[in-house]
Amino acid sequence: MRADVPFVLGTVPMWVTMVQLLTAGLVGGFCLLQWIWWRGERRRAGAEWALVWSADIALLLLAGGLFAFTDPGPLQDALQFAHTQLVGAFMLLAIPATRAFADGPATRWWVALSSTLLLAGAAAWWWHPTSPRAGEDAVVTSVLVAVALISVAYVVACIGPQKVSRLGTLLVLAGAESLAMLTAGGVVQDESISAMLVALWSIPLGFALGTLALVRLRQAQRVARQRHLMRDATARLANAAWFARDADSLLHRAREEARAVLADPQIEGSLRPISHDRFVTELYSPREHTALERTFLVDLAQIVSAAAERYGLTSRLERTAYADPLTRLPNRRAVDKHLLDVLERANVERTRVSLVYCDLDGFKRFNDLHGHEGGDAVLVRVADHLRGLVQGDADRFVGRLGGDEFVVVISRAPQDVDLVALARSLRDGFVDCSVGARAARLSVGVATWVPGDVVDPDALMRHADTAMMEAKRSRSGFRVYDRALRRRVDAARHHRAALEAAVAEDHFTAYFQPIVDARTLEVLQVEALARWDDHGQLLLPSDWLDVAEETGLIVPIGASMLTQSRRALDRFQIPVAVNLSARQLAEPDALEQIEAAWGDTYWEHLTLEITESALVRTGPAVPLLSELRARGARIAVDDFGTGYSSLARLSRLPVDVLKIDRSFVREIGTDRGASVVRTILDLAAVHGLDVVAEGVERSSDLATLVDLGVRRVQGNFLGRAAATLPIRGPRPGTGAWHAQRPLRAVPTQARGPQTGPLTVVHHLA
Ligand SMILES: Nc1nc2c(ncn2[C@@H]2O[C@H](COP(=O)(O)OP(=O)(O)OP(=O)(O)O)[C@@H](O)[C@H]2O)c(=O)[nH]1
Repeated sequence: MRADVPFVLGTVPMWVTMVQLLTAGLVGGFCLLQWIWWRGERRRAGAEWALVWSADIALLLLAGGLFAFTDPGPLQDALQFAHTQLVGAFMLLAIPATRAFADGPATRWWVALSSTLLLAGAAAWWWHPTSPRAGEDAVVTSVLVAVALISVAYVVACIGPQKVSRLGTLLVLAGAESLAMLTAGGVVQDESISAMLVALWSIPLGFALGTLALVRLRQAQRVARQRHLMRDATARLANAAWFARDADSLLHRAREEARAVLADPQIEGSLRPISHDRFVTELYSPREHTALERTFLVDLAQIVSAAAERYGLTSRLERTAYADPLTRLPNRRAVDKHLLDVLERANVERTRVSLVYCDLDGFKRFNDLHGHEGGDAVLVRVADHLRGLVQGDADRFVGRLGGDEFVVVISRAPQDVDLVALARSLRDGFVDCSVGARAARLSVGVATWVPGDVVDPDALMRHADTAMMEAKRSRSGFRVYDRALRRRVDAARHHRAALEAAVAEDHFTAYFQPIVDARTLEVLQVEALARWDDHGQLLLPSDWLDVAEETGLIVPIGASMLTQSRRALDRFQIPVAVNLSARQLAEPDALEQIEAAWGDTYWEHLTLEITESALVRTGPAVPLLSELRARGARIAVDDFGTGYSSLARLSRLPVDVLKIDRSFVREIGTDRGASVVRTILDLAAVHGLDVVAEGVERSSDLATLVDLGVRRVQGNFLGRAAATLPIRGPRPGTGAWHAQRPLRAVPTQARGPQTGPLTVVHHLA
């Protein structure tokens, strides 16, 4: 009976059944774990077939174990049948599993043949349903043997020509052992031994497959850990790429990361430019690496290449952002940055830093004369000149601030005498006569930061600029910002602030100086003179006029004088003369401002005095003066004779009065002084202008002026400027005052040579 039915389950000791069930549980549980662990992921074919194979073994052992607990009958038959089929399936599965492990020949025909045989065996069992042991007959046995032979043949064909790994060897040996036990179970005559062998034959292969799965699990864990490390290293390098400044240091970092993660100290790296701003990076090692590791190295290399390209682009952008396109010198931003760096370093090293500020004189005019291109050419020559001066000296840095302004920053600056020599050589070294007749010159200012000063690049720049401005103003060509200049600048700043406050608080008062008839000494007119009431001290225009002109504060001061003069007209009932500055004339809405200050009536009692130099400078103001004149105001040329107005131009200017400057009146006793006054009188006669002599201080001067034919005079001898005037006539506010207005025009002979005394026709006179 045993010889006919070699693979049937038989009666075995309880411990064998326990071993069967325990192993079934172990292998089955392990399969379940693997399945749960893999869920949703694709695994290698070998691992998947190994799982199916293990599941088959677990079921096989389970069927065998349960068999021991059943009595003969349909259930036992079913278990027997299942066991037989699972044995068949085990044989069959050996074919695709071996192929998956060993990559052998195609399995299609092998599987078809084995499957057909197994189906035939199952059919044989089916056709003998009445016999409970029908499946155990020789047909089934033959089928199983045949399928086993086919599987063994495939395995031999598959792994025969190959070098088998240690795990593969373990599997082959375990498979051979299992097959040997199964074969022995069919051959051994002793029924109990045979049953034990049939019960336990699949255990060696089950354990081998379990070992294989465990090894795979460890491998997968190692790979997962390595992936994790690689991901971290890649992220670290990507972050570092944002902070690194150059590609070489980043490449070094990438190499260190790769060496640490792959535990390969032989890894090296290279970074090569392949075109403009394009790079290729390689990380390589003589050691063989897995595909995953190679991908990791490529990822690191790509980060380095991308960063190198970005650095190249950024540095190009920075070069553009920090360079002046015309002269290719560092621009203002670069100078600011450099100056701050240098000052901070000097603060630590306790060294001096000097800033040399250079500005072309009259460059605007140069541009106007020679065009922008001519101007550009000069700027480039200045840049070359300065560049030549600092070449090879690491402590000197030259830059262009903009327009015609250049600076040289000198770290570890020398002593003041050397700085003066440097400033002088900068000034004298650049005399550009290449375009036009007038040479372009540089004005140079030098300021120095010394240890202990506050680190303030703006202040240093301001001081150097101030020194340069002073050099320009004084026409000395160069100037060092020293204590004296600092004191002057501070004083000027305070003065300016006080002037601003005085204007805001309306501390300017009009004082009136009479202009009288030289013969009768009758007051014909008064001139409003501005006085600054500086906390009880009266300041004359000579104390503040320059600052007021420079700051533009002369505009509100002038407007205030007009307003006060208008009030004085009402109060004193006498024509007034008011000074008008060039700045006022240059205001875009000058006419509106004058109207707002004066009002729109009594223009005929207003004389506007403009200095000769202002008149020359403000040629475009001629239409404005004509407009004012059309309203009835008279225009007087103040300080006449001191400017350079061409006498021929006088006839074309809208002028009514010439005021002879006090310098000529002072010299009236001399032949030269008398002849100048005579010339002015002749000129005025030719052009039909009135004449007023200013600055009459002595009676002899008055007598001479009268002799020369001057009809109107003004000066301290004839009346000092005062806030009020002893004027004849009613006081404002009395009933008669309004009734008697307005004054009639003065003078009565507005044009033509002065043949008779000019008279003020005053209603009350
Ligand atoms: N050709 C040229 N001119 C420029 C450039 N940048 C600015 N400018 C002109 O340079 C002139 C600078 O004038 P300023 O320095 O203010 O005046 P300036 O005539 O030199 O007067 P001072 O400095 O008081 O002597 C302006 O007219 C600008 O229009 C440039 O790149 N090329």
